[in-house]
Amino acid sequence: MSLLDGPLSARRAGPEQEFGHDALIVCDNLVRIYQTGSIEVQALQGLDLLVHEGEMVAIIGASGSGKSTLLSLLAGTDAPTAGRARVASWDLMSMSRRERVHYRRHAVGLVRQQTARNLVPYLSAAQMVDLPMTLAGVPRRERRSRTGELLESVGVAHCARRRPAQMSGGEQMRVAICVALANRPRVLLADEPTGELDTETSGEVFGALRTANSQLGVTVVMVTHDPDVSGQVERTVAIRAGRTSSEVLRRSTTGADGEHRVVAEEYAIMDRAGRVQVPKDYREALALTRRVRLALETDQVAIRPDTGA
Ligand SMILES: Nc1ncnc2c1ncn2[C@@H]1O[C@H](COP(=O)(O)OP(=O)(O)OP(=O)(O)O)[C@@H](O)[C@H]1O
Repeated sequence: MSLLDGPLSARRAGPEQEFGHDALIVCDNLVRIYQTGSIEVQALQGLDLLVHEGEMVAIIGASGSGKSTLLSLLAGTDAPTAGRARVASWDLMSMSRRERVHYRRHAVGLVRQQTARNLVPYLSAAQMVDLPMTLAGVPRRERRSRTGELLESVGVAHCARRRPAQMSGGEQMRVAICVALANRPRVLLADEPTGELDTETSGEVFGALRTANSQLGVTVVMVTHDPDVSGQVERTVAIRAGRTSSEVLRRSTTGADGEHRVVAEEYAIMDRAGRVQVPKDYREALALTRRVRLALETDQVAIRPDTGA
């Protein structure tokens, strides 16, 4: 009898579909190697990630784990060394220079950590939001109404005529979000958007990202070190050494007492070759070392220590 005979046979997958065929963002075995002289740094080492349309995802990970590299690849400001990366119908591996310009102008919006890099010091907020639309050839009347709507939607309409030096850090970041959203991208990428801000201001910026996601329907992927921020999104993906290592999914439930609660569940990530990283504390608790026993049970796969028996 095969291992999959009996009740499990009904769960066999149907015809194989392309990995992430229904996702908006697909990173499949993504590799990015930086070469500086004779030194090679593998910033991404076969990273898999799927993000579906409408999601808001936080990417977390230690310094140097590859978070910014991933965001630059998705933003089209850098190209992968190997693997597959797709955003909507854009194949990030094979885009021509011209397609890349179009992709960066229309398909994705990018907000960088250093607020100053997002803004032009001598332009007002309204002029900055207008600029990407002017470059894209949007008619003047439409530009004006879109600019007003965007600034209003994230609570910075009062900054329309102010230049960056006349705005607070949180206002500058919210204007930067409007600039990134001007050409109606399907994806908004934000690298440490609250990194330089205090808790209250960071809440306002996070609120602006939420608005983009829930009211404008933009899929948001943000890198953050801020546990207050990552703790509020429905999905947090952890990257370790250039690979996705675990995910936390949060959902709201209503208890028997009628109270709303957020339930957070942590998942390990299995890559396409079937590799799963067993957390260190689990390995230590059962003295799991190099060789372990795997057992397929009706509804789970068990990993047991090698007792030598
Ligand atoms: N342009 C580059 N040239 C060479 N090495 C680079 C370059 N950019 C990043 N790296 C290296 O790639 C690895 C991943 O860097 P990355 O900036 O993506 O990490 P990160 O997780 O965003 O870190 P941090 O949280 O500190 O911003 C690091 O070892 C880094 O030193």
